Amino acid sequence: MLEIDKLNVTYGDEVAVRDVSLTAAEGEIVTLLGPTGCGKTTTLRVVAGLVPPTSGTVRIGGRTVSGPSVFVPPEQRRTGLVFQDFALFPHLTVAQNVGFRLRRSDPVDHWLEWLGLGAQRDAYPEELSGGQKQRVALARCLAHQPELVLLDEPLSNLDASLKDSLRWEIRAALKEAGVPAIWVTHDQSEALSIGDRVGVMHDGRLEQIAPPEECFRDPATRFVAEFLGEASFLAGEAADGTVTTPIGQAPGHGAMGSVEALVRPDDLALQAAEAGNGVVAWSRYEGGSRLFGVDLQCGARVRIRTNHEVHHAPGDRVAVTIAAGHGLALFPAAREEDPDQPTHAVQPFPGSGDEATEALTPTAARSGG
Ligand SMILES: Nc1ncnc2c1ncn2[C@@H]1O[C@H](COP(=O)(O)OP(=O)(O)OP(=O)(O)O)[C@@H](O)[C@H]1O
Repeated sequence: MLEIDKLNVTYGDEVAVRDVSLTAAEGEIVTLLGPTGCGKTTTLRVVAGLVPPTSGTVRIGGRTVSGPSVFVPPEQRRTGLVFQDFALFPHLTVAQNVGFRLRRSDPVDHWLEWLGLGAQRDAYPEELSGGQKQRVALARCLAHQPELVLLDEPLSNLDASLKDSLRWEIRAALKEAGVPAIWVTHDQSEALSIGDRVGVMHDGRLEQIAPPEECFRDPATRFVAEFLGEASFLAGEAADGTVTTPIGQAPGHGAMGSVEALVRPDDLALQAAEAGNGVVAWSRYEGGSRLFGVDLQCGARVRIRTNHEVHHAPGDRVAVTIAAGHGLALFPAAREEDPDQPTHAVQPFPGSGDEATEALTPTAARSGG
């Protein structure tokens, strides 16, 4: 088990990690997600013993490895590290890499077979594909029977097609080993699909740590809402578990009174309607689905995902309704006079060309509808 308690790290004047506490239970995979520079790698490096904390405690398997007047060096922490650049010894074969400094060969054989590397055991790293190299790195890590596995962007040097399959193989191998793991990534789909729990970091803080479904559906903060998936917001009034928005009512939870309701593209439905409440601004074909940007009469622009066979052209009038099968997450409406509460800006949508970038205040949104 890993326990991090009130961890702070500063580099000179720069605060990289602020008061982070988290745990990873036996066999649990915790993914740490966040934008570049948010402190994920620093947190991982502190746990590995590669960076000293400014304050706070790290315990692995109940033993304090970093804390006030305690510092256990990295090689005595029984942590296994998997890096994005594989870090294999080029002059050793696959089996020699995996068994490096091990007395017994059975864990080597076990993990080579388990990870489908039996046929490559006498090959050298340069003869392997990127995916095979990362499997060897993982086999080496697990063959040493670590108490904790730390993975730093393990898939970021691999092709997109390989990333998807290898993430499941790594997850299955970690589950087979039954060790806790911290997996750092900036890829939200990787974090949400692999993690038993996801920790979302922002500016050195852990803003939320929870099962992926909970982070996605009930984000603790507006940052988490916007960072995980595509988020649009509708101004509304909430009371007694129901939010009333310009496009209808829905169950809601979180803030009360004047709120902004989080709606994701699959929480909304649209259909052609001459007197509808919205106009299609853009449409994007995604293969199995189609994504629309729709300007609502109330002033908000929302994104709506439909089946790929649905067609609406920019300029088409449509009726937009709330179709969520769950309660909407509600955030206090941003007040224009409060400089610490940013008004919500519609996020630009990469590649759509004519996306809205204007700020939509709740006031503006309400006055329009
Ligand atoms: N060795 C260092 N010396 C000084 N500042 C550092 C050092 N390492 C990291 N930082 C700073 O600490 C902050 C957190 O960095 P960190 O690498 O932990 O973030 P990250 O979330 O892992 O980002 P990325 O995804 O880009 O790796 C950043 O502002 C970074 O510039």
